[in-house]
Amino acid sequence: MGAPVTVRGRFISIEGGEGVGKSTQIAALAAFITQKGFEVLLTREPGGTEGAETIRQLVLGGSAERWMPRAEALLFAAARSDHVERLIEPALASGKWVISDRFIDSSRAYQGGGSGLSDNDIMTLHQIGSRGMLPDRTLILRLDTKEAVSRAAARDQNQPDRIQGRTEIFHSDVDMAFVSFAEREPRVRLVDASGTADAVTARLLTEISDLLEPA
Ligand SMILES: Nc1ncnc2c1ncn2[C@@H]1O[C@H](COP(=O)(O)OP(=O)(O)OP(=O)(O)O)[C@@H](O)[C@H]1O
Ligand SMILES: Cc1cn([C@H]2C[C@H](O)[C@@H](COP(=O)(O)O)O2)c(=O)[nH]c1=O
Repeated sequence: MGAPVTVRGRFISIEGGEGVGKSTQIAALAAFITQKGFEVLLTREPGGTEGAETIRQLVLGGSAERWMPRAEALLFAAARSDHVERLIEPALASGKWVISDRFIDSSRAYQGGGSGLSDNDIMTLHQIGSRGMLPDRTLILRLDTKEAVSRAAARDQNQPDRIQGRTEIFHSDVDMAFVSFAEREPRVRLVDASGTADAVTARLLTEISDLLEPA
């Protein structure tokens, strides 16, 4: 009799602009997947490991001018490298599902679409840092900007971090970049984030139903 086979877990990233409801929905998705009998690891970017959480403070704190776009992209890629190698890969290898609040598509949308770096440069950094690892499914929550800003402002009492506080044009470019990924890449799905939290969860579950089926 051979050794027991551990089936690799699934990797889902949740993306979108500020305040669209990612954290709220991740908790609901995790509860559903756990109920289906899978072990789920919840994590976030930038962050998830001690080193990456330290980079999070560096890159999201301080003045708006603290980092130029290329340095910012390198910091996100370094945080992601540690996150993938120390947390995400081992969890998937042990059969856990991993749900990450943001992943590589945030770098492509914010440092690419928003700050003007090329997708090629960002993916090159990702190849070096994380061997180009991509999620099995990426769910992008989309919400009218005014509603998202008002949700985030109510939650943060108008204390945005150095990226959240950027111009409306920046955030609109980020949103357009997210949409363009979904148009080109089947793993990426756009999900309407308006309405009640339960209604949004139902839409998200539709987009991962194939992953929950037995192989
Ligand atoms: N469907 C919803 N309807 C109304 N309010 C919501 C809904 N979903 C989340 N919220 C509220 O909106 C705020 C932002 O939600 P949440 O923190 O989940 O968003 P987020 O995308 O993780 O934000 P950020 O990117 O800034 O971390 C929270 O106060 C949350 O309770
Ligand atoms: C991973 C990643 C994140 N960002 C930005 C997006 C947000 O403004 C913050 C993270 O804050 P949140 O409240 O945890 O959503 O960081 C980015 O610009 N590039 C990235 O790769």
